[in-house]
Amino acid sequence: MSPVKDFDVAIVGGGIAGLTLAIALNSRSIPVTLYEQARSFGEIGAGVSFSPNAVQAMKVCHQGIYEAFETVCTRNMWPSKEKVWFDYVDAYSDVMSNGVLDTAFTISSNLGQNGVHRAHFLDEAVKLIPNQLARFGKRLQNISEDRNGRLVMHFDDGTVAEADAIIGCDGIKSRVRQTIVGPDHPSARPVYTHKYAFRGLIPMEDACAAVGEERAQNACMYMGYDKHVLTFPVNHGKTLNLVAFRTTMEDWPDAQRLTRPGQRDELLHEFEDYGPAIIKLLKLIGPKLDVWAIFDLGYPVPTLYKGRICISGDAAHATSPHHGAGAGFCIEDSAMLAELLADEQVKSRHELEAVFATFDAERRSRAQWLVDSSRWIGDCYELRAEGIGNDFTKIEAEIKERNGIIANVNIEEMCARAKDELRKRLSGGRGL
Ligand SMILES: Cc1cc2nc3c(=O)[nH]c(=O)nc-3n(C[C@H](O)[C@H](O)[C@H](O)COP(=O)(O)OP(=O)(O)OC[C@H]3O[C@@H](n4cnc5c(N)ncnc54)[C@H](O)[C@@H]3O)c2cc1C
Repeated sequence: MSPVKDFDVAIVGGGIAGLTLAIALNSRSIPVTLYEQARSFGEIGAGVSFSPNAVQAMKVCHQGIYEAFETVCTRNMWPSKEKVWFDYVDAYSDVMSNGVLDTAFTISSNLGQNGVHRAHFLDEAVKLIPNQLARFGKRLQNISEDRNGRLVMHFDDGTVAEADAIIGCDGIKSRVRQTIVGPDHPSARPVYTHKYAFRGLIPMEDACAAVGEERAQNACMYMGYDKHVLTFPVNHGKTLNLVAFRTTMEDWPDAQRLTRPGQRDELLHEFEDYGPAIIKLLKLIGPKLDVWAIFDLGYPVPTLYKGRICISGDAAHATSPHHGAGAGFCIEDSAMLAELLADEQVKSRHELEAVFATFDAERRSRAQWLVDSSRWIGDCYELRAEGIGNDFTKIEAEIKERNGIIANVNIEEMCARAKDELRKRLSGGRGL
């Protein structure tokens, strides 16, 4: 355990990025307070899956996060599909074997598919930090610095709080990012990817009746022109998580609101050319649902920090969800920030800028690659990527190569390398 530090850290935002970072810092005896605008920690009732890099990062943050994940994690339900990430299916194919749509190709990973119900994962993770560490109902408006060099957070309830460092984990519309890059910089605002998604949870029994047990109980991606549907089991196999994506040329009506109310009939109309089994599945979603605009940080942030203010998670690199890796990268960020801040050479506020400069140097290009690659791979799933089209062999190759970049990493080594870089900076070998 590192000695108590002569500085304190404020985290703004209590989603996956903020919460995992708070747990990781607290467990390393780094004084930390988390400020969240909502009245409590909360996640939506949808699924999220984690790739092997994310699971490694959980362990670096805190073994308890990994255990929380294991407690709520649902894998493919068939032992023969243990290592399968997704079976990819041609949504228009009527080639069936034993009443199940044939697989076009399969993508595997050493951990297969790991789906968790977001709210359940969060409920488990929250148990790892003391209540008094979080302050709720605190919506950050802006940041100033007082005469003693303390950073002052101004919240919209009129209150203020101080810290030596502020880490913005405040999501895609991050206020902290705006503070760093300036409100008029193009990266201050997220960009519409011209895709939107319908999300639903379906009782597994009904899903099996629609598409058969093999498809419902194991992760599956149904590829179509300008659209795709993905499903994987969550809630220990009792529920099927479904996300149906659509590409559009139209703009999203209101960039302030990333969801709009939708109807199942709209979904059924947009996917009416899909095969009958998939249509049956879509009909199982409730009549009213939310439509999610897929925004990302398509205009890259030029830096992840300014002085002792830094951004992490979606605030730094919000991505479209097509690699299923955005949350995993949030946890990678938390692991690295925690390891850097815990370094024994980081003792006082004077070393904090070097920590954030190192984080920026080590994380920004990997994170930005994910944003770009996710857009590309989403188009591959929708048979519309340039030079790839509907050639399944090429699509498979693209997914394998890119998933490898995401998953075939050693997070402990990544953090160790970053610490070496930090020490070089601190010893004057690298400028800020
Ligand atoms: C449809 C979809 C599917 C996805 N599927 C996957 C997947 O399978 N696997 C995966 O790894 N990733 C997935 N992702 C990405 C993943 O959901 C995100 O990367 C991750 O949840 C971001 O976490 P975060 O903590 O950075 O941000 P958020 O979850 O957005 O949390 C930000 C927090 O900050 C708070 N906040 C915001 N502003 C302020 C303020 N001014 N003051 C105080 N608090 C504030 C918010 O209330 C919120 O609690 C998916 C995303 C989408 C849209």
